[in-house]
Amino acid sequence: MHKKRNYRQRVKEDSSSDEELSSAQPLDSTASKLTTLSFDDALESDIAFIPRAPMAKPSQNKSTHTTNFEVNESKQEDLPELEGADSRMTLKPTENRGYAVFAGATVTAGQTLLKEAPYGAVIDEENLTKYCSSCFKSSSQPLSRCSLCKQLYYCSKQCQANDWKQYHSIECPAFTKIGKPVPTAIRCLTRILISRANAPVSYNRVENLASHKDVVPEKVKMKYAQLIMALKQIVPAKIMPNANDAMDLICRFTVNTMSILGSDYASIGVGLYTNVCRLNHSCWPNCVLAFEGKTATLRTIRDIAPSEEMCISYIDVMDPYPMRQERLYSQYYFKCQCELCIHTQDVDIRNALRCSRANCTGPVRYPDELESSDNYNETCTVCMTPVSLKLSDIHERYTRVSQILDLAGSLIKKDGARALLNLENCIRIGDNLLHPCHHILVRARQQIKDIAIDLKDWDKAYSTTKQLFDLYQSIYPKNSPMTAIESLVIAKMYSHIYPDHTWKSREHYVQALKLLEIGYDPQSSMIRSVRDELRKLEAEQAFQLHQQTR
Ligand SMILES: C[S@@+](CC[C@H](N)C(=O)[O-])C[C@H]1O[C@@H](n2cnc3c(N)ncnc32)[C@H](O)[C@@H]1O
Repeated sequence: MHKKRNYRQRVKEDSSSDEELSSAQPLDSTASKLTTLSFDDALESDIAFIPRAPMAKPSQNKSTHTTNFEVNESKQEDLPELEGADSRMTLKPTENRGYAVFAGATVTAGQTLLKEAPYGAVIDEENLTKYCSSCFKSSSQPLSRCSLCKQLYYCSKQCQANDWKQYHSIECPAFTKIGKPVPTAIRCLTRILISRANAPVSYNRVENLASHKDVVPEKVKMKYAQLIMALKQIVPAKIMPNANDAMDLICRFTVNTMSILGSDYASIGVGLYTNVCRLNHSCWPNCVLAFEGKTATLRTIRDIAPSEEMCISYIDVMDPYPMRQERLYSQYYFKCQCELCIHTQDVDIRNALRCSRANCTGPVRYPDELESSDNYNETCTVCMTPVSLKLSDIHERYTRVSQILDLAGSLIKKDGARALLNLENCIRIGDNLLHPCHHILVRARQQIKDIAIDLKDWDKAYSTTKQLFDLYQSIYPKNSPMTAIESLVIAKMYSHIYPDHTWKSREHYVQALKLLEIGYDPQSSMIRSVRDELRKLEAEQAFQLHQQTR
């Protein structure tokens, strides 16, 4: 009760001060075309431009060309710096990739180079009930909901009070008035604008970031203009920028915002981090981001030589070359020329046929669209065994496999068991034709694992996780958190299925910890919880030994 009364009082104070505010600036030419759109249309415009790590569906636009991104010479005098970064990191302008971060000295694998709190961050819509909107941590207890807007959830009174003070007292009245979920991008932009209002000087860190405003297609700018309309309904007029500045912000937001990842490496929210976002992309990166709540931690996953560029991956590199290029261009406006893209343009395990020889894991080039004859003859890239197939048969089987995967995707929430049957069928048909690392088969296995866990079919979940672990070793760079997480899942499942096999469980946990310690900071809750588990297993082992020797 007490909390409720306090909130109401504060909201009242907040909205009464709003009435004295000046109105926002007029919209620019693109935005003004959209003034006739309803707020609902604008709310619908929570477009998929926010970087999502895994499982993102690429759009159909096939154009990929390079936009050389030179650093504006006139801005050289105010060269940005990396705040709070390890002294071995240097930010330098490049000819065609804007600024880039380079190693100033040798950096070995498994080092923390930077920890950064976001300029603005929010939990995404699907995860609002599962993660605290203030500390971004999950809790074993149900979270409490803001009793006014009924949209944000918190793990404690302290978190709720902190969030209220920093952000929510400003956004809550608008959320309450709207009375329906406010999309992720709009909530995040609102928080960025609140941070700007609280510390206007620090906003130059955002204004310095890449925006690509000059190459953003008009169609996309129209969507951004819709977002501006929606934002104006939420952000108090006194802190709402004019339409041009809002457009600049949205362009920067699109190019620089990161997915915030939970402990299973799935996206739980989004945030703008003005230092870590300076790292350019590589599909075969030498650095990764891990998150502790909403604090981003940059880690090296392999040794980096002096002057070598430090890169993270913006996308899930499970996707084959054309999909990655399309995604990177449509969101970030560049053509990736990393070592993976250069080496796998022709034969990519993520989009290859399988070798017909038993036990050979060599990929066979997938026929391209120019193939004219129905007889497709290729050789395995590893054992050179000739492969002869009918093109029509390849296309027919491929289409079937992708259709079944789509069907299973639509069934997952409604009927897990039926989705599982379809996915297993997809694997049966696909396994004879496609390379095991083919992205369709990997996606199908990921979904089988998730459904099996939901259905508590531990044997299936365990065997599928082991398969995924093996496949990830070829798909992702060495020491990638994706592989490390899978190793931890194997350890957890093993000790669940075989509670008495303490020795073997311990071995699994040791292997997982070894991998996790590269991508995660030693102080992170992830590492601490695995160490705790190991301690418990060691105590159990000691007890068992003691029992045996008595
Ligand atoms: C998050 S920002 C990275 C930092 C940026 N280079 C800067 O100057 O602030 C993303 C932008 O950097 C550029 N970029 C990132 N990775 C790149 C790459 N591998 N090749 C070319 N440009 C890249 C693209 O212009 C992209 O839109």
